[in-house]
Amino acid sequence: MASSQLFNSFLSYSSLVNSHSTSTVHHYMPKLVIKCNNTPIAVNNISPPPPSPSNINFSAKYVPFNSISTNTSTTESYSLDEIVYRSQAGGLLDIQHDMEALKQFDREYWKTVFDSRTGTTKWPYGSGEWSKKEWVLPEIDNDDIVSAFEGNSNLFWAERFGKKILEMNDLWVKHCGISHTGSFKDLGMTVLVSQVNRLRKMNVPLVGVGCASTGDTSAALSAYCAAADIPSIVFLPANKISMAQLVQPIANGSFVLSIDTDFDGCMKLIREITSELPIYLANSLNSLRLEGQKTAAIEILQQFDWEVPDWVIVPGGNLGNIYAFYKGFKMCQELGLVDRIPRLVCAQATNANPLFLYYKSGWKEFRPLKASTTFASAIQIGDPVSIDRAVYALKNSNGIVEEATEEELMDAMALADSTGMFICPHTGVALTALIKLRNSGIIGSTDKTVVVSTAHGLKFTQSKIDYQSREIKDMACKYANPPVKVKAEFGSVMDVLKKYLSNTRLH
Ligand SMILES: Cc1ncc(COP(=O)(O)O)c(C=O)c1O
Ligand SMILES: N[C@@H](CCOP(=O)(O)O)C(=O)O
Repeated sequence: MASSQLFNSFLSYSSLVNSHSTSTVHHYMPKLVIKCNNTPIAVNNISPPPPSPSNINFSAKYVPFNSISTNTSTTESYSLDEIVYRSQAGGLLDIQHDMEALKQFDREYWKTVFDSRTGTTKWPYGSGEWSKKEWVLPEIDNDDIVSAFEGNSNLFWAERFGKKILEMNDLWVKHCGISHTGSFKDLGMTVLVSQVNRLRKMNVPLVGVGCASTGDTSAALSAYCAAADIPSIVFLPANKISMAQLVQPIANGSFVLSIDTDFDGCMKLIREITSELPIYLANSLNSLRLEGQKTAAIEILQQFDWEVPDWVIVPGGNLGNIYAFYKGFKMCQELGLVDRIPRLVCAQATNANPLFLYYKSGWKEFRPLKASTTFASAIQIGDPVSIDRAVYALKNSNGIVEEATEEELMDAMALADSTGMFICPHTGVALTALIKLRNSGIIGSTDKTVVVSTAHGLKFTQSKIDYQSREIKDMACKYANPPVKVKAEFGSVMDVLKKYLSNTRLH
């Protein structure tokens, strides 16, 4: 029986005036106190943070992204309680925090606050993301937050992959796919849906929330909306997302439209629809999403005890996430928690590489393209909405853009899996970028390097099955490990085992 058969048998509107709620830092670190000569001594490693001055209110607002990227002052700004996705000139928006208020507290204060909340169950700070609430959405009431305690994702040492494949001893994987719905999108969606929850409580006439998706944004949107009993509507390109991704919004009760176009077509439609109907736009064009996603960068620094990695490699599609990482790192630098930021690498599939081509042209001319089918299906995007944000992030981090062919990304995924990971094809794209930059000597053997794994491998099992079955046309699938069919009798099992063991190293 062909190995593929074996596998088959395993399968079968309106603007509102902001009613600013005040938000100050609270301390929830449970303090263990012992008494020595009747003098209380706090025995936690971390001393309790100083009380926050009651007159400091943290706040954030929308401003034109252009004013950030060109460092120009502007009077144009919007409350986060307004429904606005674009600047007056039609450009992107960004969220600007009151940095002066945040700076009233020194770096040790913030480190202590973040550390004290990590791993607790105290609402909402048990979420890795909301543990940094003052830096994310400072004015929201805790009762309005919709959270599945996302964040706090693994940052693990990829020792064997690093040493065996790349002669690297400081390679790490930030596994953002170990999350509520299996991708980093949860980080952005908890913020966006929380804000919608707040708006609905303020009687803003929003009937629901909508997105276009390659599968992960829709999964996250539907789960968070379902948790808050908010209707969600998702536009999916027909036959272009994995089964595991498709079933998520269906199970969570979204209104699912399967549309005969690609992601870019769905994105165009949802933008038009959300400008006509009171449906809130949940794609990363909406800068609220990036406020959540930036916490993955802050978390990496926190997990390294505020030591800055040399490189962070992120797979890119609609290109919000690469900017979110930049923003998180930059905020830590501006608030003095670190003194530099890592160099960022954005990795694209060759079949969907508009940013790579733009980079290779020396940033001369950006040309949207029609993305071709790729195993990295969640980044099959030819006209990314956050192109300007991505360029800014890369230019300001001395960044690099790389690309991966289908064979390269699938081989990288299989190699990583063979060292004990179980990554998604998009992480295969990021690993390909790493392999290329390492082989060319740009990334050194001792460079502290983080590869961002953006989704769980279990969402993309079909691509792994195709590869492991050597079922992919024009692909050698050189790291495939298909199962062996054997008769149910002792002698046959012994024969195949002896053959296997004769090729296996003994330690
Ligand atoms: C698994 C996965 N990786 C990477 C990306 C790329 O992120 P971004 O669109 O923010 O560039 C996406 C979505 O686009 C995704 O779903
Ligand atoms: N990969 C994304 C594509 C849409 O990106 P977004 O960040 O703008 O929502 C998805 O999973 O849909």
